[in-house]
Amino acid sequence: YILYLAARMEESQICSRAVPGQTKPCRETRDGGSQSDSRTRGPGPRLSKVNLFTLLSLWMELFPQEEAEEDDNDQVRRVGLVVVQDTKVVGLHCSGAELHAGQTAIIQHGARLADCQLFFSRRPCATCLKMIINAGVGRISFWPGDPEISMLKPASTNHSNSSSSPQSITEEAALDAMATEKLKSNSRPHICVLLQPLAPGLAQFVTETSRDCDFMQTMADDDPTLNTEELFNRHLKDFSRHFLVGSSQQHQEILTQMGLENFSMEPYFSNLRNNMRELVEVLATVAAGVPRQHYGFYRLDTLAVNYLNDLKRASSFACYFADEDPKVGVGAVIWAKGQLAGCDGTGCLYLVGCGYNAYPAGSQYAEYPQMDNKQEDRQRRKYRYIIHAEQNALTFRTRDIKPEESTMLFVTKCPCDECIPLIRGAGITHIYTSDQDMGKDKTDISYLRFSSLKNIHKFIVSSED
Ligand SMILES: O=c1ccn([C@H]2C[C@H](O)[C@@H](COP(=O)(O)OP(=O)(O)OP(=O)(O)O)O2)c(=O)[nH]1
Repeated sequence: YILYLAARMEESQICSRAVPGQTKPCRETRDGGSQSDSRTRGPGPRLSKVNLFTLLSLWMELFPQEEAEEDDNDQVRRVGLVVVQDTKVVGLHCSGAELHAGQTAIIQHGARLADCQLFFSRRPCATCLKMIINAGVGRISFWPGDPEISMLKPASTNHSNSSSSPQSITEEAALDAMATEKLKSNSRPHICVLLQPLAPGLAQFVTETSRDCDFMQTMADDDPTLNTEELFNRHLKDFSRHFLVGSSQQHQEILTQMGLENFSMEPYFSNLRNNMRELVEVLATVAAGVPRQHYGFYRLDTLAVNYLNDLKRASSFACYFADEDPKVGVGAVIWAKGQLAGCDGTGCLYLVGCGYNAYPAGSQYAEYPQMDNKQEDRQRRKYRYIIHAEQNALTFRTRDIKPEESTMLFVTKCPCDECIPLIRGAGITHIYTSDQDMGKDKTDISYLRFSSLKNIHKFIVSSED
């Protein structure tokens, strides 16, 4: 899912804050992104990085757990967290059995967090926030729904009860809200809500290129009994229940309790709810693309089998979401299986890096050739300039690849001959990919070496069927 979304970013306003009272977000920092330079514009509307990281945090909240699923009566809600450094994702975390996502980030990144921005799927609790502030994190953003210490309990056990009153906020939640506010007002880092309206046309674009289009058609071909519209609606309902506060009144009360009174007033409240609803719709659209349980995440024992089935769809979606390469979007994610399980909600799996194909960091739009191999003048072809998805994932990885651990590369297109030695040299042990272009030689880019690659486990999904 990182791939689906990451390959499509708009001119980014990473530090734009959705501040009530300002019609336009204030731009504070120039986006120095390498993989999607802010000056790069491909065709069509794109997802902003702020929204991308927000969506990824929501997605991480859904990471399947080894233990029993979340207990609705537990007041501490599971949280997803995306750690971003210089506009690159350096950590994907979620709450586990013992540790909250924020605590996991502290354990895994330590003082390196000082250079990072954190995107939470809920406002983190005071226990996490104090450590994060202490680590010197520069900016903390959270999804403005129900916080980590739920304010909807115990009244929300009945989800249809839309008129839950504020007295449903427990003492625990009220104390946490007060402590969080105090930490927020005394702290140096910005703690804020970063949401941006979808770029004009993006919602329609997502609908047209996925729900209503050949992407969903592919799924329907695979399983003629599948009702894709029904599937989307089911996801939308699940996600709305999970990420949106049922009634406006309840939502306004929660915002007020969280010290976000401004957001609870009109017209800001309606705008906020609308932005949240739109993003949840995008999420549901992507989720509907993988109609399996666990929203595309798999536990290690079933990882290989299930991921293979979904890679085909991943690659077709990546194409729709092509960004810098005018023709094809490729995404790569590297996960490793660590020795120790249990710290993170992701179990023993941890993110090593992710990336997609793009022109070199900091380049201007159209600075480099964009033509493909149909262009007779080889000087005008793109291949000598584009950094491949695997190359970006390896270059901007956040951890070392350890020989004693299994390290899995997921890439939506067969790795080319330029990438194979890099993948082998880096110590990747498993490759999950598609057979797209496998065995082809296109002069400036070829895919011959993958087939004879030895000592790496290969899992290949056919792009044909
Ligand atoms: O291992 C790889 C191989 C390629 N790419 C990217 C680089 C480039 O942006 C694009 C090249 O795709 P392709 O080989 O399909 O060439 P094309 O010219 O875009 O399309 P085609 O020749 O299939 O019409 O894919 C990767 O990210 N990783």
